[in-house]
Amino acid sequence: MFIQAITLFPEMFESITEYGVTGRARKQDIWQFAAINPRQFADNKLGYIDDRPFGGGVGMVMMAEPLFCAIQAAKQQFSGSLKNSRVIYLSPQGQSLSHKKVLELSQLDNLVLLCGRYEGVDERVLQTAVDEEISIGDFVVSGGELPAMMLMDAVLRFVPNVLGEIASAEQDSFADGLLDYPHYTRPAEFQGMAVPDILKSGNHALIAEWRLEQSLRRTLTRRPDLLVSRELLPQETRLLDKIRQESDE
Ligand SMILES: Nc1nonc1C(=O)NCc1ccc(Cl)cc1
Repeated sequence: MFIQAITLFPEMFESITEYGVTGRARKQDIWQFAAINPRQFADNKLGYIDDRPFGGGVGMVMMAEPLFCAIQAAKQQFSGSLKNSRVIYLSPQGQSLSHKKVLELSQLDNLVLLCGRYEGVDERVLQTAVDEEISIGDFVVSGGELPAMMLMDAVLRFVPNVLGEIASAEQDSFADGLLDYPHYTRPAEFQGMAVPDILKSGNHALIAEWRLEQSLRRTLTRRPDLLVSRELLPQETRLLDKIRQESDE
């Protein structure tokens, strides 16, 4: 997968291209990255890429031309099939990012992420050169770069070989629509708190059931909304009934 970010702060992306599993996978050429700075497409000597908003108001708006040219430049770099590509703008006005959308994006050959700054970007760029707008949550941060990196990280976990065979994104909590179970490691006792005995039993079937029960228990108490639209397996229904009976007692 080839990911390009259109951004005024290319160096910010080093946190995902140089570190962790995503950094290692990029260095192994499992995925590729390029940053494009719209400032290089400013047609004035001073490199202006923002201007005052029509209609007045506080702050500045990113101008259409430099962004449009940057997106065109990104498209010229596409590898693989041009059809299998998407230009995404990160903003609170976008469709909320979901596990389903992450999976869909992980199938693409090319991804262009437009990262805004200031008060916004000229609407005509969004209308002509952006395929979809995505939000990572109902809050506002200072620019699109951190949201872009969060989207990249979530998507890259589903690109084959990024995680290697040990871990797998399919086992992530949201992969099966439930919250994660609690994790423990040595020492067996910490500040007087022991590790649940079942986890030291070596009985993998019982451990798997305990973990599923913990995931269901957490999901029921912290995010019951996730259970509304989720199809339950017979074992899950049985465990949920057991959990609900306990809380009724
Ligand atoms: N929430 C979010 N989900 O995706 N992006 C966000 C977000 O807050 N972006 C900040 C932002 C976006 C565009 C511009 Cl021009 C300026 C600042």
